Amino acid sequence: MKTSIATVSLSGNLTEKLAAIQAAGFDGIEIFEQDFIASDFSPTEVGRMVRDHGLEITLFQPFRDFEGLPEPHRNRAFARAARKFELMNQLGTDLVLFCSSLHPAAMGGIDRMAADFHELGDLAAQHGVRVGYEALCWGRFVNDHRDAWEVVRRADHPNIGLILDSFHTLGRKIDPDSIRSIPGDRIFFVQLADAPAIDMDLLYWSRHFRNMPGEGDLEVSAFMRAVLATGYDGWLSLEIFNDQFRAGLPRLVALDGHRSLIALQDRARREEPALSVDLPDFPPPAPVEQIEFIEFATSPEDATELTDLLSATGFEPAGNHVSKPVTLWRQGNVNLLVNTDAHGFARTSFVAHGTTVSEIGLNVPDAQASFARATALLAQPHTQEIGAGELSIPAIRGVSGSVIRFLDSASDLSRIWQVDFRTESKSLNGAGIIGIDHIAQTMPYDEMLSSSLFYTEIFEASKSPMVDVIDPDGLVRSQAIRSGKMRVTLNGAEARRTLAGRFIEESLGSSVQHIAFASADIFATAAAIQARGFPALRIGANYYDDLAARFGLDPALTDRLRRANIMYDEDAGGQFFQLYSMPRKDGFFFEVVQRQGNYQGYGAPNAPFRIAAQKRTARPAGMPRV
Ligand SMILES: O=C(O)c1ccc(O)c(O)c1
Ligand SMILES: [Mg+2]
Repeated sequence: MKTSIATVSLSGNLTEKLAAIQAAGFDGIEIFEQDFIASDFSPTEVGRMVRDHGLEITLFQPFRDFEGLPEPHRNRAFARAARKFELMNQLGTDLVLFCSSLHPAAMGGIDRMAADFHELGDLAAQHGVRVGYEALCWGRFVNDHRDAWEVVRRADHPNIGLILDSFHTLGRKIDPDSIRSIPGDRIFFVQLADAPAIDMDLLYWSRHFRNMPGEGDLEVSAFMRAVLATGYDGWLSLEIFNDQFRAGLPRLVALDGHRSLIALQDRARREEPALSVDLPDFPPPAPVEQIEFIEFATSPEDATELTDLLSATGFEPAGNHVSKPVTLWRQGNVNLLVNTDAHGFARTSFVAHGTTVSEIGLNVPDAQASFARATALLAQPHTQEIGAGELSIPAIRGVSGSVIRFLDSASDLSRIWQVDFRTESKSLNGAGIIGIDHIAQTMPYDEMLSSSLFYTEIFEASKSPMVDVIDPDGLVRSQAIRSGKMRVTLNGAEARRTLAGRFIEESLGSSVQHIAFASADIFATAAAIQARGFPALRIGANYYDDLAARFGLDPALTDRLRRANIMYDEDAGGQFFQLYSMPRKDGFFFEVVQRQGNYQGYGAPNAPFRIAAQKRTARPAGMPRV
């Protein structure tokens, strides 16, 4: 179906917005009146600019406080409407949104409002335009799409129809299935928005916290399915009032928006196959079966610091790439690659960020299918030259410019370690690390929604509620995403002096700040890596006193934890153990964890104490903070 986005959803001036909307692949835009008035272009010029960008003006909005007024307000409202219809003719759009009234003098009454709209329909017809009526969920008399529909039904005029907006329906907890009985051809336009579940005043929530479908907690796909079930086949348009988006990069926000609309239609057709959706077919979301490898980009000079840490964590060199200066380090099921190539993507990543995670290889059920889905959802394909006989591994640009590669066990890609690498067959001792528990990506706070949308739409994934992590120098928000066996935490820093904020500055942008490895016996792993010189983070005595008090731990266990600098947490399902390395200069570090029972979290209650301890290591004792 054709997609559109309201100009209010993006930052910048009209010219910048149009460029971003076109680049993201939309077909049309809603012109918000304020954006038009604020611009210095005439209506005809705006119309031409929009069409020069290959876009249509899908809607002009909003017209406020029209229906149910006594005189003289009523006459004024009709005169105002006539002026706006003329403006629409100049802009070159035939649809306007009238939102339900908040006028203090309005009188309500369904038949009175319907009569006003009937008369307005004649005026609209004279101007060759149509009017769509939308229930604002805080409207005075009409705040429910069922009432707005009743007004439209009784207005009984071909130029008067209904406009639905998922926020107003779902925000008020109105059953979206009530839409199914509305005739699709009486729905003139559909606006889509999601929002996080926060209990607050509806108007304030709507004007500041809306986000893209899939980014929030509303059941936008149930709304979408109900709309499709009416036979509606018109525009799908994003109308997102969001403080962050208004300040964000318009191209990124627009791209996320288009991705969310494609994903929403795809979700709707998968949830209800009887619905017809005008969207090319592409594969369904799949779970990640395993993180097959993590690749670091570094330089020959800087590689030693990294490989010393790998070696201290129990990893051993186990092979080399057949044509590139890439070493494979192995332990248990974990494959880490150290790439010192002076050319190509690894070099670019190193130059941009310093030693950094540049690629992540994911095992999925069908690599080509995951690649096809990702690109259908507007992920950018990544290509790099390969040597003769090497595997061509499908890859996309992931969040913050890193690369995600797709592997599977059903195709030749399963032979990556035999084809692209010369591996040594010696047996590795290791230190008891068996897998990757999670990857933590650090980013500015306003990139978090974008990242979580990326993972949750491309993969079959679920997200945990956002948690606050208290750094001594500010708040960091953390959102965990899980797809099959892959766990990723997205950490969004607002304050620059937080450990996460400093990492973003040091590594010039978002990237992986830590990797948590899984051990089946963390005490044994701790002893083994201590012997290899693992730079364990020292955790203070106060922490262990509190821990013993909080969980009523056996003193012998508390003592073992304290001696090994292991942190501990519990939830309803089980126990969690965490051992941290000291942070590298730029703030990068390793973690070793053990999950027992069905523990689902990531040790968030420990984060403030871990961060404080990490910050202490970065400053010699007694030195004042600069
Ligand atoms: O917040 C508002 O006033 C407003 C205006 C127009 C809309 O379409 C809408 O959903 C909300
Ligand atoms: Mg709306």
